[in-house]
Amino acid sequence: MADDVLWCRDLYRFYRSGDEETLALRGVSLSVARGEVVAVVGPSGSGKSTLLACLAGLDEPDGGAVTLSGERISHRPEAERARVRSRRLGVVLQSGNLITHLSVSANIRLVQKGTELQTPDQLLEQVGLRARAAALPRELSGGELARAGLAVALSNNPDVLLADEPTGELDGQTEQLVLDLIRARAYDGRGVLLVTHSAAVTEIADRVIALSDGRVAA
Ligand SMILES: Nc1ncnc2c1ncn2[C@@H]1O[C@H](COP(=O)(O)OP(=O)(O)OP(=O)(O)O)[C@@H](O)[C@H]1O
Repeated sequence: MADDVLWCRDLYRFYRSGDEETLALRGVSLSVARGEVVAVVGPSGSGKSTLLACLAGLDEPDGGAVTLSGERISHRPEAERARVRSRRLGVVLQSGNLITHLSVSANIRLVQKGTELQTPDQLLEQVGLRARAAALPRELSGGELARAGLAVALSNNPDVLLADEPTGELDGQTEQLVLDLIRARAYDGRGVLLVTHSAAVTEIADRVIALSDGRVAA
């Protein structure tokens, strides 16, 4: 559809270790429209992280296709995937998306690569972290780190925001703050896809997609 900023069709992903083969994705198709928040849920091992990595172009599906704002990201050389990512996509990973030896504002400048749309201070203001611009990631609390990760993911003004458990271990109040920020970014016209186990996260979603054993459950 014209308004879809994220689209995937028939995604397959196999993992082989020794004689063992795992079919982590078995024909997953989905789309996210501009302004929409979609939550992906499912039991441990159902394929959520694999799906997110394939959508982000961080992993290559064995079958199927992924497009971001109409631009294909799957089955292209890594340099081209990186170019599509840097223009179209913001990603918040559970492992953190900040470089540890750089300050929060230096992390933002690194993603922007000189094509600054908003200054680091403006971005940090929006997540309530302007006073912590010079801090290193290890000097931030869990809630501050989650907000800094979001500011970094948004610093290239992406069409699509992907996040793996964006509120991780946060307390209820901080979780709500981060979710309000994410919801507001969708109202700004982005498409958002969140992978989560949290009921609070699914509450802000327009649509919930359940994965089961590598498939979208009916
Ligand atoms: N690098 C890998 N090598 C082999 N198998 C893998 C690899 N990564 C994931 N798998 C397997 O693929 C399946 C899907 O894993 P995935 O991490 O995508 O699930 P998940 O839904 O994100 O789980 P969780 O909620 O526990 O994070 C699982 O059976 C997992 O063991």
